[in-house]
Amino acid sequence: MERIYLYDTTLRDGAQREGISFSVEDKLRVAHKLDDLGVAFIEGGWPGANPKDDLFFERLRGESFKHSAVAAFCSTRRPGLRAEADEGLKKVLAAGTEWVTTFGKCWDLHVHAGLRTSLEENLAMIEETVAFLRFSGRRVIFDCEHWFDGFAKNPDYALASLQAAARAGAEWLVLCDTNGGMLPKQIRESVGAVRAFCEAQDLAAGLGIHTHNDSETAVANALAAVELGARMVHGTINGYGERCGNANLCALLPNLQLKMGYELVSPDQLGCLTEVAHFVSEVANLAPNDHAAYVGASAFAHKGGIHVSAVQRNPQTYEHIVPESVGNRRRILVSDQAGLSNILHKLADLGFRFERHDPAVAHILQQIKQLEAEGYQFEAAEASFELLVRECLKVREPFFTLEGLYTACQTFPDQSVRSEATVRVRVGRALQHTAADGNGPVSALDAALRKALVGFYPQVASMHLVDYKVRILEGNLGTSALTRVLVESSDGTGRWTTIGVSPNIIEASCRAVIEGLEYGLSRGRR
Ligand SMILES: CC(=O)SCCNC(=O)CCNC(=O)[C@H](O)C(C)(C)COP(=O)(O)OP(=O)(O)OC[C@H]1O[C@@H](n2cnc3c(N)ncnc32)[C@H](O)[C@@H]1OP(=O)(O)O
Ligand SMILES: CC(=O)C(=O)O
Repeated sequence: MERIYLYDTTLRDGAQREGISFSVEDKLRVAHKLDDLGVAFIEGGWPGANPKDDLFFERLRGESFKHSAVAAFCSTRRPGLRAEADEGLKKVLAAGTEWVTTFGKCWDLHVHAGLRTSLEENLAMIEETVAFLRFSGRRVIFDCEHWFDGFAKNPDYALASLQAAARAGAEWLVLCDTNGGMLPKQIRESVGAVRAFCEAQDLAAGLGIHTHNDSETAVANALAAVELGARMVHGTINGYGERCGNANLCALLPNLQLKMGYELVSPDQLGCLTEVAHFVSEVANLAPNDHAAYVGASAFAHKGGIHVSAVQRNPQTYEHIVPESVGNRRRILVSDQAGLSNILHKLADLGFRFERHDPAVAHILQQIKQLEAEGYQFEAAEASFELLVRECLKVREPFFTLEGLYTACQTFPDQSVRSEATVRVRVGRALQHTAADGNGPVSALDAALRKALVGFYPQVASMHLVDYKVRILEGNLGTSALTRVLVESSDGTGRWTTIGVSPNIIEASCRAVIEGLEYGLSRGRR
């Protein structure tokens, strides 16, 4: 089977996504991760466009890569200039990469409206830029910007621009759906026509595809192009990119490798894909998309009882691939959509072995369904689920009991607000009465509880709240609405989430905080 070259543009087109700003250090870390993943090309940035990209290419000189070539990106020369005199091209050469990707206009609309030059001059810009880069010892990838729109509106001109790049020595002609408006049928027709043209004209360059996701078809379009002969595929990790993003490499790669049979990276490298996706979202400071295909936390999460029952008998019933082949894992969720199979699975995870028809299992399931009807959501609060299981099985440890709680908020003349909480907590026979303040009633309550408990359980000192989420259920009821609070806690070695539900936000928070502490103590004991 012919080789497909994976071309990652996370560091260039991905950086054009609203909300992303990579530092030079970030770019280097991502580049090495992509190299480990085994992509053939990494588009590192546009030398001359900004100081960070200049520095990135400077720093690159001291770095070595095992699998990837790093390409510098640039436009064709400016109209009316010689390529040798173009400052942008000088900077690209100074970056010192073996490969340069240059983009040129293939849609006559852009030549008139964007560049404001003649059609002939644009063809000269393309040909002279590629020739200059080749003369300067670079290998050239030509991005045919707006290829598909251009080909639809003025096919002769689009083909002439592509031919100009090929004639001057571009090794790859990458057809770009720059506006992301195409559907797979249009991609197929256009790529088929280009391929026939290249064969008829004896153009040696390989064909590539670069798609944007404005119609949610970027991945499908890239795959359609591969079916028709594209051998270089552009994309970004997590689909980051200008506007709605680029083709998502985290879907493209496994689709090409596991479904279409191309070997782009080794099975071990493919097994790192989920880690790479999370690493890049962490570096980009964006929350990972839990529902992303292949690499999302929910990609192999089974919630419906029917699904769980079948997956346990044969995973193929509800999984299109083996999750571990992309470094992901199966998860079983517990909710009011669960059946006995979900509960049995979770019980086994917690170390409890039960027969399917044991009344204890049905009792836990019935409790879950009842509490979810009252506003609880256990799939998001696995620690509270575990405490509920222990309660139902009568093995929940009574670390402490809250016998009283008082909170107050006070506003000061300088508009600042302080809160105070007083708690009465029983540990065995001892009764602790403590108070603490905080910047809100929940932090004051949390501080007062810890203060009461730390003498009995020193490990409480290492526990802290890391996240606090509130959701109002049935908001149409106004102040009588139910409040659901999720609290994430940590002890420095792990994190867990607990839940509280009540019409009173303090009570809901209190339940979640108490369960957070209780779970932390039981975790420490185990
Ligand atoms: C489809 C894509 O994603 S292409 C990549 C887009 N990415 C970016 O634009 C990010 C980096 N860009 C930048 O830092 C800046 O835009 C720069 C440094 C490239 C240019 O900055 P400026 O010189 O200030 O120009 P500005 O951004 O206002 O306008 C773009 C210029 O590029 C020209 N241009 C656009 N495409 C091309 C091309 N293929 N070949 C030559 N020139 C081009 C435009 O005609 C315009 O020049 P003009 O104002 O002289 O007519
Ligand atoms: C080159 C490029 O990023 C595009 O045409 O979308």
